[in-house]
Amino acid sequence: MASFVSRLHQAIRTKKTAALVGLDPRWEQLPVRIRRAAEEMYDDPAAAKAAAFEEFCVRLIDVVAPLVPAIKPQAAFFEELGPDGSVALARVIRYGRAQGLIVICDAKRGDIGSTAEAYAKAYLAGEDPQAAPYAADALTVNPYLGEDTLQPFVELCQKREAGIYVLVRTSNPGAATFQNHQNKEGQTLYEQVAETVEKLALQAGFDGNYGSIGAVVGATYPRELKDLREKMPHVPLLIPGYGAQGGNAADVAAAFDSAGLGAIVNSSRAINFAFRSLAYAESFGEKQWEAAAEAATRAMIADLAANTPAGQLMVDSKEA
Ligand SMILES: O=c1ccn([C@@H]2O[C@H](COP(=O)(O)O)[C@@H](O)[C@H]2O)c(=O)[nH]1
Repeated sequence: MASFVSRLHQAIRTKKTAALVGLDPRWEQLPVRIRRAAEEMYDDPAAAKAAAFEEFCVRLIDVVAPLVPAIKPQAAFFEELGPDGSVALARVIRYGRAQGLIVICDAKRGDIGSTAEAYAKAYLAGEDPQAAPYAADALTVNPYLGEDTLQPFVELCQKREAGIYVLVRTSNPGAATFQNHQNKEGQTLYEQVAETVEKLALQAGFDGNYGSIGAVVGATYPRELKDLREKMPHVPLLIPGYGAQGGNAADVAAAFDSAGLGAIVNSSRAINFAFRSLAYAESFGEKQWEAAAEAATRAMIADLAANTPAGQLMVDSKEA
């Protein structure tokens, strides 16, 4: 049996990068050919969109599977479509795992303990893809309801060798509204959540310095990111906000230890829809959307290697 974090580390070492590709299928931005083919096949708009999302994600997975250790499907885009979307999400997760990728489902679940247990059972397959209908290795979790509501997730992480990433300091512009609220001692809410997550990290599946209970910390707040890395030395970080939201490699460098571990950095739109961006649209037309996605993924990998300690993963493997 291998813990979530040891499987993640193995994948990071194999691919020699901590780049994480988010799968955020947005209907209006999908290649027109994929949309038209699905619309011709299905009369029902939700069925057509779900089929298009699945095709787009499967093809994107084929592009990135040789390059990166992990993918992060965003559940919201699938759920928006209703039952057809949920089926597509489950199938995309399974396809990603079958291609050898670590799959982190970004569904930001959380509820009172007994209900949280049901969420955990739904999403946390952990090591055995047959163990849950949405067979993810790990899930993003919302801690707003309190520490007791994280416990069912932690227990299932222990049982199934799964992982969670708890929202600590998110990447959005309004993150401070609640997360920076201070208690009487001057400690912010996000620092209190971080303290809890650090404690929980010691309870599930270790590899090296890190447990299988992780934290989401945005690339868009580099000062807070550096501080949180110090406050949560045993917590693997999932860092969104790189790319489309303006975060860069320098912003995330402090998240990594000297071996290049400790964090994975997500980019979704900038890779999914690279063919629409200024950087790639001229070289790759819409028909070559996969080549554009590959070029954007390779550029991100090179950027992280050159400008963060994650570059150490490359150096070590050359020496080995
Ligand atoms: O703090 C957070 C938590 C989650 N996200 C999600 O990550 C991706 C980011 O997409 P980009 O296109 O790379 O901006 C998206 O699914 C968000 O819902 C986040 O951005 N920030």
